Amino acid sequence: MRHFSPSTVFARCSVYISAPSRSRSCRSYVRDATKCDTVGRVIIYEPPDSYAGSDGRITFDHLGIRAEIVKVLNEAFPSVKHPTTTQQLLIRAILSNKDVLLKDHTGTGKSFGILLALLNNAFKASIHDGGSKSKSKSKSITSLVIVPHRDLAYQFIHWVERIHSYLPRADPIASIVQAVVRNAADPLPEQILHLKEHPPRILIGTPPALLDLIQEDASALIFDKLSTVVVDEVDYLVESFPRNMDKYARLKARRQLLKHPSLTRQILNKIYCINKSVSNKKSQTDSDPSFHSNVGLDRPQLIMASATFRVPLRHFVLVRSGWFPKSRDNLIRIMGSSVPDNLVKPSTEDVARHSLGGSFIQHHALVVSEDGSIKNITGAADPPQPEDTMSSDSSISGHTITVNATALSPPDSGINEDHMDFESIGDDIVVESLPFKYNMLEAVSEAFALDVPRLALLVLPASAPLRRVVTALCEFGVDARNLDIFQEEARSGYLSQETSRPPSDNPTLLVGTLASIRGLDLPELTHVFILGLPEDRPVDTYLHAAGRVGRFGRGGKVISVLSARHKSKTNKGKFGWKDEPQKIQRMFQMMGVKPIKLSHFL
Ligand SMILES: Nc1ncnc2c1ncn2[C@@H]1O[C@H](COP(=O)(O)OP(=O)(O)OP(=O)(O)O)[C@@H](O)[C@H]1O
Repeated sequence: MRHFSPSTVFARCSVYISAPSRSRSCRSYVRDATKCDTVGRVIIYEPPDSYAGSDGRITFDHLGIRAEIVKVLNEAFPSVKHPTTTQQLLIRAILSNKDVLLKDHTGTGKSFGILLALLNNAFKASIHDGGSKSKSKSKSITSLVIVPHRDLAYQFIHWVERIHSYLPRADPIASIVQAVVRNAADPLPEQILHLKEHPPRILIGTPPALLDLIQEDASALIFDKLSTVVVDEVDYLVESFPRNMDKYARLKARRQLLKHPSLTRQILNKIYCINKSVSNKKSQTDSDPSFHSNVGLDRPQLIMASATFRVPLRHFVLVRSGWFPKSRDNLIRIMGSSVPDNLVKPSTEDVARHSLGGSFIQHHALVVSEDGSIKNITGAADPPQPEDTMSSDSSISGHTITVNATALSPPDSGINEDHMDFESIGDDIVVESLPFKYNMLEAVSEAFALDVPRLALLVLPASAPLRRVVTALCEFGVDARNLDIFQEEARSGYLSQETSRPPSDNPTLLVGTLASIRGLDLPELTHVFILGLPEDRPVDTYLHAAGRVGRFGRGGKVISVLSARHKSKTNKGKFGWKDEPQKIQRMFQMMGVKPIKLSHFL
């Protein structure tokens, strides 16, 4: 088997430091970078030789991670030997107390890198305290991590648990990290009491739970003691407007936001003392130098990360939110490039090769007709030969996607408008008004049975009735389960497996929604099924769903299951044609993705 090394896969990152930031502190941060552009932005980062280990590659301890953590890291995570490029930049930035805006592909180790840096700081703080036992009363929460859903919070906890279990002399885990999520079995007053009596160094929480906590008892999370705030999956947690919105719509949306800011915005506004009426007046924020004065020097550093951290949101958080000091001296922007820097004019093939897991992921799209027949999308390329599958270019090179003319042409015949919104399954289960057709679930079951060796994930639209889908899939004989890492058993089962195990006689299909799969890392996962074309921000949503596989060279398949072109009711109550296959073709072209035939289907 070909040896895989993460640094060969991840494209180089660029660190952007805006012009005024060429201060002494930033120069020292980038002192080992070797190539800058004309305005002083570092475009190629090459650490000095002294940062390399005996094999000539950068090591975690040279980035500043404590020896005791580095020592056990590889035991806890056998595949983690060297930091990825993103982690090299990120960890050093966090340990140098910089603010960070980070955008890089899914599976480049962003969350893991953040966690390692926070863990490092937690250990440092614990040593400065003189040990947890003697001064437990003086301990406080110093790092706050805001994540979109509770499964991601538990994934962070799971990572710390694994590292902690190998540490010979460590404080109890609850004094290092805890999670707050809304949980009926653990009421808020009890969570608050526990946090106050045994505060962890790192608190990880979902926005609703954290806001409850802050509003219920401000002393449970003392902002003055915070040294780091992290917003993971920031584009999911902080809203922004598309650039092409017209002026009127933008004003309206802004007013709406003023009235109802997202929970994460409310939390950050509280931490960074932002006055609502001020922060939304652009003229004032831009012209009044005192505006940011409440963002003092000893404010907590702010780290924001996502694989899809688009320009409008970056603009909002930097220019309008008031969460960052106006002077950008302390800010590091890490933007993973989609192609290596040496490709001056990347071709579509180059982009495809270096994006979305590169050649490690195969993308498929199945089209399901009214009569239930399943076909590969028009223009899908033949699958690579088995001996080619591990070669770096095989799955994407040489194939060009062609949008089939018939898929684009107008309909020439009517279609039965009474399509199945009510379907009876077995004798007693009725799937009512699903946002997709019932035969699409049948197609998922079929492809799952034919292709999945052990573990797959089905991603549903955010509003889909999860339980009903799970029940329907079970009716087809699929071992379908609600994705719930919160359950202890699931945590150790799905999050832990690093080594490949033989195929199972009874593979499992985890079912989640677009809202609950963000950021999850399930090492055994080989297939992601996406039901329908995501309606809201389809490209970003596809990137996040697809990004659950192909992580760290593990490979994988992403299978979109779409209904064939059909008539459907529009928002205004009229009937129009819905053509998901055509839309996904366009989306694939935009992303430089080449769909490949799934062998079992025509
Ligand atoms: N340097 C490394 N080398 C090898 N594997 C790594 C490394 N860093 C992290 N991993 C593995 O990657 C997984 C975590 O990736 P992580 O979730 O941090 O990626 P991410 O960039 O945040 O992805 P996403 O954008 O989907 O949230 C962990 O399971 C860990 O084992």
